Amino acid sequence: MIALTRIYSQLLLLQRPCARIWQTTTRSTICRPTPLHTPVHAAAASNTLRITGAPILQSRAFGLSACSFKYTDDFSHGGFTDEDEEDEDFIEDSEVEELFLEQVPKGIGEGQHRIFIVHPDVKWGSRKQYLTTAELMMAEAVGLVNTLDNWTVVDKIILSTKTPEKKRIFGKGNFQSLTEKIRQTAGITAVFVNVERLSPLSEREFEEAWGLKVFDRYSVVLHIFRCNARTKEAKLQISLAEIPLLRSCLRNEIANLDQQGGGTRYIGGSGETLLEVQQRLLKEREMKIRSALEKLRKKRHLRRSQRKHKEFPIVSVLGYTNCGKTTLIKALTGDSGLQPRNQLFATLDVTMHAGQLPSHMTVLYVDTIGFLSQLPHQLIDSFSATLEDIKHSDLLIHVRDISHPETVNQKVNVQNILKNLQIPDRLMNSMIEVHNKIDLIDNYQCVEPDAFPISALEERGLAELKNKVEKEIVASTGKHILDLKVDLSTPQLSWLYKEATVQDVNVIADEGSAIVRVIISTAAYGRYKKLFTCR
Ligand SMILES: Nc1nc2c(ncn2[C@@H]2O[C@H](COP(=O)(O)OP(=O)(O)OP(=O)(O)O)[C@@H](O)[C@H]2O)c(=O)[nH]1
Ligand SMILES: [Mg+2]
Repeated sequence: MIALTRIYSQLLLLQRPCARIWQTTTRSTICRPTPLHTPVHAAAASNTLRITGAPILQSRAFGLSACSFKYTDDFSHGGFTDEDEEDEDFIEDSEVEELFLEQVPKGIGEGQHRIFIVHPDVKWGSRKQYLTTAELMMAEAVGLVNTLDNWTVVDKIILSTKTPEKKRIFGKGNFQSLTEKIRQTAGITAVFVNVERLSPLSEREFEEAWGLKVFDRYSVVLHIFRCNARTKEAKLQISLAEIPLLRSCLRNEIANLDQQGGGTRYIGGSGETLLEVQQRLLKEREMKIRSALEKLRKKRHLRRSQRKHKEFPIVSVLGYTNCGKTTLIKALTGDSGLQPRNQLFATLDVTMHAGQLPSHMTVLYVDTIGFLSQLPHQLIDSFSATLEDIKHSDLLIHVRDISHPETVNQKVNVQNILKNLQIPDRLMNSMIEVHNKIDLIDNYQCVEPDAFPISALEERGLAELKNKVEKEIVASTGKHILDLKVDLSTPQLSWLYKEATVQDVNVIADEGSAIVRVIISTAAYGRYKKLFTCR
């Protein structure tokens, strides 16, 4: 009987009217709780019946999995994105696919590549990288190449240079010996020059000298993004970020044609040269992408305000690429749909995943795109819109891979990017710093007193982190955790279910009352007192 009562009462907790949140049994099957309208005192078979949220979420009796939530029936890739909700302001998939696939910068996506990496090491001057070493920059370049299926590094070299942004990156002697080395290395299909952006002139010069396709950091990172993009917004942003690449390809093609006497001639009475026609088409393409992105952006704003209305606190998880953001969210939520990968930029689409805090409050963890040092600024511009949501979070978690040799520089890098994103002070001040991957360091001693040492992979240190998240969320959302005594013969309890988050109900059958633990906003508590306690 007690067991039955417990199940019955647990069902009552499931009928929280707070949102279109349903629990999932599998990634694609949604189990919607049937609304019940049963007074809780009917469940009071024992003197004090303690019900908590946690057993509900884990309850085998109902065949429910740990705690995956989502807003819609389409659960495509772990959590949900803004695009998972139904579109009123609809942009057809086919429209986006057409823009995404119509024009891809040449040479980059074509099959396998065997890469020779050249890292120009700036020895002095304003462009010297004081925060890192050439070896680590090279290691990152190798990491970028290895991230791509079918791309391998054949050989690599670090070459000194004064000013990589000048017309000529390398001095004459260096360039000659580099050219010889490249020509002598068998089986290379492309050269990756590890600078932020090569000028079209340098690119053409190198390609002519080496007889190979040449990539810079911008084109390689873009290609990784292209491979990992899933949502419409990510695809459009990549298409937009590719426009400068297409422009420089165009300039190179026209320069080639001009050598044969073609590119700048007028086309049959149109009054436009081939270059002008191509530039106009590219401009039109850019306008189309921008307007599609604008539509999606407006929709995102709408979703954000709807989400605020639903009152689930948002915790954005950010950090350098590969630091363990996705792994941490998986550990905090038990969302098996998440797939951490040992790759740079494995996560490209912003997704949300519901998790429970110790008091059973539900929060939404936002998995974000990782940061990278010297991420080309056009790319940052394209993706800053995606990161806009971070500004509207209730709390930020900065994850650091504490085992990485560049961990301090990575932290500085993340802080700089956040500064550029103009994150509000309240979020910067409450940001929680997490030192991840402590399992890779023997006896890790955390010297930063406010940081939380954890291993997301081995699920160590998570309880302390969750407590801290809860404390900050309660503070930042102005909510209170209160134990309220309610009279079960009144609508008090159903009011609390509607206006607050009910965590525990301890029924005192003899009195016909219950002690109810709630998370409640100041405003709602004011209304509650007015309605029920001042009579
Ligand atoms: N040893 C160890 N490995 C970890 C830990 N956390 C994450 N990893 C590994 O680090 C790699 C990257 O993890 P992700 O969670 O995908 O990292 P991310 O920050 O989401 O990466 P991006 O989405 O690419 O920016 C994976 O191979 C994880 O298994 C940890 O605590 N310990
Ligand atoms: Mg990730």
